[in-house]
Amino acid sequence: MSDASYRDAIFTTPLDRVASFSFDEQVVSCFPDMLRRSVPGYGQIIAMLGLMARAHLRPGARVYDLGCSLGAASMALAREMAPEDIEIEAIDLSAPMVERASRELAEAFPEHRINVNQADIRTLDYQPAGMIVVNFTLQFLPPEDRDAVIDKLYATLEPGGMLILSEKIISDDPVENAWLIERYHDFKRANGYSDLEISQKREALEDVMKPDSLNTHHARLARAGFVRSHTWLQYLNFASMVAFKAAD
Ligand SMILES: Nc1ncnc2c1ncn2[C@@H]1O[C@H](C[S@+](CC[C@H]([NH3+])C(=O)[O-])CC(=O)[O-])[C@@H](O)[C@H]1O
Ligand SMILES: O=C(O)C(=O)Cc1ccccc1
Repeated sequence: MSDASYRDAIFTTPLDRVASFSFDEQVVSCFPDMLRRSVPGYGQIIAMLGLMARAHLRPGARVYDLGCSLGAASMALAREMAPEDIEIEAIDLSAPMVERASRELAEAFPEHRINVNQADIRTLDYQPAGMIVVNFTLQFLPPEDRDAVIDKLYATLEPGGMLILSEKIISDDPVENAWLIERYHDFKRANGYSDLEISQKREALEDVMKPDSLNTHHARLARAGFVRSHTWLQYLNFASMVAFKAAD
């Protein structure tokens, strides 16, 4: 597959039947543009990851990038950390994502220890890590699988370890929720998506992405054992949280 990157035009024409969204070749070919135009705060979140690693990571520690897609989070981490100070394990379930991420990461950071593997984050055999990044991935798991994954991530982190969890969110308050979604659609329109694209994408995501509220996320993190968690960024109905394991 080529490394060319295209404008996201997946839902521009009317479809008789909108298929469930999936991370296939067509999505891979326009993915950076799709994220830039449809995830408020995406660039800001990616830009902070390296700084968070610098602030909290023990030199040489392992970092997981779970649901790495094209490796944007791993790139940001490698950019800020010397090769001897970090070992990155980037994981994704989608074969075309993994194929392209491993090629691009190896090309951009030949000195760094970065492994890209195709795996399911629900069944992965995790090795101890100092930091775990789950950037807009937990939202694609069936809700009933999410507690067990967060429990596994907690067990994987070393004492003092840090989890960064970014997600599309809903609000428990229906009026706030409706307002956030309306302004999110304005955000997409301002970024060049038509009403048809917005509604067909919404339909395609309905069965495969069921966002939780921030309250649900923080309760899940506390239940798993994280000693503290907070929301460090929210932009409309997208948010990023950080959670810490006690230092012992
Ligand atoms: N069970 C699973 N196991 C592994 N990967 C999975 C699973 N389910 C879905 N994925 C993968 O999770 C990724 C979600 S995108 C992450 C963006 C990236 N983090 C970024 O910072 O650029 C977010 C979005 O598209 O909104 C896709 O690549 C899926 O293949
Ligand atoms: O576009 C949307 O409606 C989103 O919620 C963001 C998104 C971005 C990339 C893949 C799936 C969802």
